[in-house]
Amino acid sequence: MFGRLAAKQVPNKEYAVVPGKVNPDLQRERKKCTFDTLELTHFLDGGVEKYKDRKERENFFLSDPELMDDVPPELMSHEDQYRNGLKKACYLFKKLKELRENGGTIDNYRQLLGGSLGSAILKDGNPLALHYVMFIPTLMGQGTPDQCAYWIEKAWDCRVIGTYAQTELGHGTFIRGLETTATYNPKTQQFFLNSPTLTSYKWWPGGLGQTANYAVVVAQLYTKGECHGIHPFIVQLRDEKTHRPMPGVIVGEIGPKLGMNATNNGFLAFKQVPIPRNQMLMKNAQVLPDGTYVKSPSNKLTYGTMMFVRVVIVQDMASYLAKAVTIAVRYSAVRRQSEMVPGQSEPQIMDYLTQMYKLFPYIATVYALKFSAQWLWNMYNDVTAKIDAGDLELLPELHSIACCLKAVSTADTATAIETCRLSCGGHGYMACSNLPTTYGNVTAASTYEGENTVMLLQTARALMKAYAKAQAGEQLSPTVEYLNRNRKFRPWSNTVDSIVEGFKQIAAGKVAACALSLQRGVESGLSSEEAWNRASVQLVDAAEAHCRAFITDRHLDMVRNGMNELSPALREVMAQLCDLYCVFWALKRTGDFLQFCGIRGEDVQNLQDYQNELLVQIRPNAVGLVDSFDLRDEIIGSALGSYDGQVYERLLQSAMLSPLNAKPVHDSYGASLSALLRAKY
Ligand SMILES: CC(C)(COP(=O)(O)OP(=O)(O)OC[C@H]1O[C@@H](n2cnc3c(N)ncnc32)[C@H](O)[C@@H]1OP(=O)(O)O)[C@@H](O)C(=O)NCCC(=O)NCCSC(=O)CCCC(=O)O
Ligand SMILES: Cc1cc2nc3c(=O)[nH]c(=O)nc-3n(C[C@H](O)[C@H](O)[C@H](O)COP(=O)(O)OP(=O)(O)OC[C@H]3O[C@@H](n4cnc5c(N)ncnc54)[C@H](O)[C@@H]3O)c2cc1C
Repeated sequence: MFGRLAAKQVPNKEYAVVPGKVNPDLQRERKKCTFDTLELTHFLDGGVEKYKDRKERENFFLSDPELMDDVPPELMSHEDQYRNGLKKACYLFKKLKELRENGGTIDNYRQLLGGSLGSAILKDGNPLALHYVMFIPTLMGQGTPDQCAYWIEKAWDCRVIGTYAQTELGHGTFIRGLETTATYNPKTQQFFLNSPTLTSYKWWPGGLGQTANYAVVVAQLYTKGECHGIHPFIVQLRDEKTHRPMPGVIVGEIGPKLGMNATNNGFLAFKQVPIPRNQMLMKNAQVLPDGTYVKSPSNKLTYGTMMFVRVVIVQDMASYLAKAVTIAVRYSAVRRQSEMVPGQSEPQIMDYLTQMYKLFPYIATVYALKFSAQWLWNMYNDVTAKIDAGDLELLPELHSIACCLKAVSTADTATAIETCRLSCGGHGYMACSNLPTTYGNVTAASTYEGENTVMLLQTARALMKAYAKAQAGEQLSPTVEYLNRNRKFRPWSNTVDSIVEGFKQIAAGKVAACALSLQRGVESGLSSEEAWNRASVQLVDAAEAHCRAFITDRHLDMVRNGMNELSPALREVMAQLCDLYCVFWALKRTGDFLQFCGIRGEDVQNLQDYQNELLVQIRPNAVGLVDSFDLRDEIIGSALGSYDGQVYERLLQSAMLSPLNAKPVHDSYGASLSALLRAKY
């Protein structure tokens, strides 16, 4: 991946990367592993068949030189990043079409867009991502059968390229406050799209800048002089032949960002742009030819695509984290620094307990997130099937758990990747470590698809309702069953079961405390909204605690009940990781455990000892564990994390790619430095 150019330029030949040569420390680590890494890889893939499929798919894409970069994107201008990203994205989707003709599914597309395969090919974003992540899913989820028949085929074949244009300059979170209007005229049977203010400019949609020629635009629907709230419309933005913006369409790109610089995020405004009536997506609500409005069974169904993407994000976070932690663990096995015992040779940095503490809980987090994501994906599929059959009962439950898992998974992963970067010392700061780009991709997810605090407040809202139900002795849905007021909490014992139980007690305690704060607020004369705002720091905290209880419960349940077919050696390691995840978070929340679970100072000390013990137990398997993620070097994309551990050789090689090294004396010497050196002051 570091290009042909480089090999020529490494100053000393003996420091060049040697194919097939593996760092001896990594070799030793691999020998120490106590379990079969291939068995774990198969488990992660969901069986041998799926493993083979993945390998084949990776080979299909990653062995194609057209899809690999000669020059890393970070050395390109903003414009070239887009040019390069689009070229590869177009080529990639041609290949995807081939795959689809051989029976591929939407899953193939998703796998190409998340943290692994897709990020190997399009490291800093994909200008066609929104087409697949949101445009097509919105057509599928919100279109009538006729609309689906007409649009989906075109979209699959990339005869139209779309995006999802919802957020505006003035509003991203509060979508009821969007200002773009779609006004129906029964005489012409058209909607007219208009942007009445600067703050109504659409802002952010991926691929909107110069790529998409269509968009799902979310706008306030007006018919017969009345506003019916936000609805989705298919709007043509650019001419299908010339790609010039359509009359009345103002469109462009928003400029460089912290990351995702090839995604071509754009702005968009309309000056009374007409679209035919049948381009309002009408699966849920409709406007009849005479302008009569027919209501949706629930106005929240318009939010369906966001729900879908939130569910997918949790899976993507596990993939990004697997990549970051692989880089940091392999590097920590190769890197030697300081003297642990004076006079003795420098240890691998992974032998420092503090380093183990930085990394191993995040190996465990990959599993914790993966198991929760799997559960959420299954629930999403069950609930959407029920909704299609007219049963909306489980929608609030799905919304509530998707919101908090989206928030907690993105926030935890961003922290984890930054910790991985720091754990690599100075070299982690290099772009060629791939940790900065990976962080840039992941931290964006804390904001997009529902800002994290806002998402946690949505969960808190559901928790408050569940608490009221619990108090009234009503039946509770499974994820909040622990709020049941007749439930007997088990007393503390120094076990992982007790920790998982403890998280439920903490969540229940925090939920009850929030309810009390809200009640007190109202009793003191505040309106319910003011009381809500006054309690919102606590409410966010309660939602996070609820989510942690869910994640630990899922993780333990998988280790206890979902791994029966695994060998005892592997099961033991999986149990250690689950215990570590639970203990790590218990210690981060010691105050909560003291407050809500009746533990004592000596119990905290026991937890601390147990955490240390687990870190030491996991140490010999650390490299084996990250090897089991089975991420190809093209996916890792890092000088620090490749399978062979030729870290220093790759750092030097990648430095040689800098255009500043092309000539012995850079042009800027003549342009400015020489004058400074000769000046007499
Ligand atoms: C924050 C809310 C949820 C607030 O909505 P609201 O209509 O003002 O609601 P409210 O009066 O507070 O009442 C909430 C009520 O609406 C329900 N609800 C909210 N969302 C959903 C849902 N998805 N499914 C099912 N139910 C939903 C809630 O449960 C509440 O129900 P309740 O009143 O308690 O019975 C909403 O506005 C929202 O979702 N904002 C976030 C916007 C967002 O996610 N934008 C994404 C843009 S696309 C993007 O970022 C793409 C990036 C992708 C990439 O680059 O890869
Ligand atoms: C990389 C990237 C890609 C994106 N892609 C798309 C896309 O393709 N299509 C699209 O339509 N949009 C897209 N977005 C927009 C994204 O969905 C919004 O940025 C997001 O929903 C947050 O909205 P906002 O920016 O208005 O933040 P704001 O809502 O203004 O948030 C700012 C602060 O206000 C706080 N806040 C807001 N409301 C509340 C509240 N009710 N209670 C408490 N605190 C509150 C937040 O917690 C936050 O701290 C993208 C954004 C990014 C960063």
